[in-house]
Amino acid sequence: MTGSLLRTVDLRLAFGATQALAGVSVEIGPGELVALVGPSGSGKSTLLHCLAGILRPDSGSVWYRGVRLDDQSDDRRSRLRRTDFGFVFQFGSLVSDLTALENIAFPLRLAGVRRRVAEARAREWLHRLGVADVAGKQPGAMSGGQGQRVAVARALVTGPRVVFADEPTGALDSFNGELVMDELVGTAREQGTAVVLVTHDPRIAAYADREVVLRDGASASTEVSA
Ligand SMILES: Nc1ncnc2c1ncn2[C@@H]1O[C@H](COP(=O)(O)OP(=O)(O)OP(=O)(O)O)[C@@H](O)[C@H]1O
Repeated sequence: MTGSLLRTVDLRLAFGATQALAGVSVEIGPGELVALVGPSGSGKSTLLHCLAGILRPDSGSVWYRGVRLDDQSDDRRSRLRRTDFGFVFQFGSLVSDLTALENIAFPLRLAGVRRRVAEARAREWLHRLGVADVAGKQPGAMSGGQGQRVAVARALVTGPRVVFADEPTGALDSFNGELVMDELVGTAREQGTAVVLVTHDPRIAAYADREVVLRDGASASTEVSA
C-alpha cells in the first residue's frame, strides 16, 4: 500500500517454544487509529513492541516511513522512539519521584529542550487534558484517571507521528476509561498522530478506524470500525 507509515511483513517471533507471532503482515497509515484485538496470548503486545522497535522479530521485517526498522542498531531504534513515537501503558508507567509537570516535560528534556520551555509546554498540556491541579503531585498522589491523563500528555507532548497504547484504560472504570480515550483520540486526530492501540475492551476498540484481529500470532482479519 502506498502511503503507509508503519508496515510489517510476515513477522515471526518465538519465546522458547511459544510462537508469539506466526507471520503477521499489517499496515498503518499516517494519522490512522488501529486497534489490535484478539484473545489473551494472541500476540497483541508482542506485535505492538515489534512495531515500536522495542522487540526484534526472528524473521520478517518492520518498515517505518519506507525505512527498515528492525535491523537498525539499538541506539538508532531508541533515538527514533524518542523523536517519533509516544507511549501510553496500562498503569504506573510515570516516573514515581517526578511530579506530573516534570513527567510531561521529561521527553522534551531528553530531546534537548530547555527546562523552562519544556515545563511551559508541559503546563499547557496539563491544562489541555484537564489535570492542571495535579501539576505538582507525584503519581502516587493522583487517581488512576489523572495518572493516565498525565501519561497521555507525556506521550503526545513531543508531537510524535505514532502513539503506541497498550491497554491504556485497563486500570480505569468505564467512565474514566472513556474520558481518557476521548482525550487520546481527540488530540491524536488534531495533531495527525497515528495510534496503535491494544485492548480487550470492544468499547475502547470502537474508537479506532480499523481493528486488526489476531489469533494464535497471526492476523486473522482486519475490520473497519462502525
Ligand atoms: N517475554 C516473554 N517470555 C516468554 N513468553 C512470552 C513473553 N512475552 C510474551 N510471551 C508469550 O507470547 C504469547 C503472546 O503474548 P502477548 O503478550 O503478545 O499476547 P497478548 O495478546 O498481548 O496477551 P494479553 O491480551 O493477555 O496481554 C503468549 O503465549 C505469551 O505468554
